[in-house]
Amino acid sequence: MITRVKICGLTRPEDIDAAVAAGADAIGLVFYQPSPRSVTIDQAKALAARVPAFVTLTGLFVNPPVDEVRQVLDQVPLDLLQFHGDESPQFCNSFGRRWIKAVRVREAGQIEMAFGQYANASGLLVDAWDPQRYGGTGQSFNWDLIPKERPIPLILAGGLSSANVAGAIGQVRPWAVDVSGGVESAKGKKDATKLTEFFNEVRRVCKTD
Ligand SMILES: O=C(O)c1ccccc1NCC(=O)[C@H](O)[C@H](O)COP(=O)(O)O
Repeated sequence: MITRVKICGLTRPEDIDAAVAAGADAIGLVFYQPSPRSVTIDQAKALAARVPAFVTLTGLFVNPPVDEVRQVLDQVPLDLLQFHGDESPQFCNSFGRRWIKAVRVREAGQIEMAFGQYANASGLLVDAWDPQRYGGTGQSFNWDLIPKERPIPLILAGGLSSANVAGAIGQVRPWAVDVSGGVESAKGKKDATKLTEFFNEVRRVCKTD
């Protein structure tokens, strides 16, 4: 089994290089100003220029105005949109791009419902629920709430690090994992050593499978 890896919330060119060198399948740029990992369009253009072929450049939004997404799409060569707020399926579908939807998991049955609601998504990202923050919380949630039946790819996020990613993959068997805080030295600053350790753990568990 192979588990893909998305590294989210990069803000520095050297972190793009480190994530790509470590083996990232996808890179996430945050277009949500309250986040300490938020980037401007100009920053995003410079970061995007360092992302090579076959690495999926993902733009993350939280309840954005339509015009804001269009403005980013006009200027930044995103491969995938990630909606991390309370966006409707109609909204997510309206940009003519591939997209994934994040669900912040709080209770049983929520993920099953989201699979039905967001059936056109290219993947469903499951993350921890927090009363104050939409994501990037560094918290994990109860993985027993994740169903085994998955009509579209499931991406596991929330509080992952080199310490728990192997166990997470073994238990949940996700299509991909998504990490931000667990590979950082400070918010928005990725740590090359933590990135390497994270990928080593993913490879170790995938090899033994
Ligand atoms: O990273 C943020 O600051 C953020 C803010 C608002 C919505 C989503 C955000 N990040 C989303 C991600 O994709 C993170 O990788 C995911 O939430 C996991 O974060 P972490 O628990 O720090 O690994």
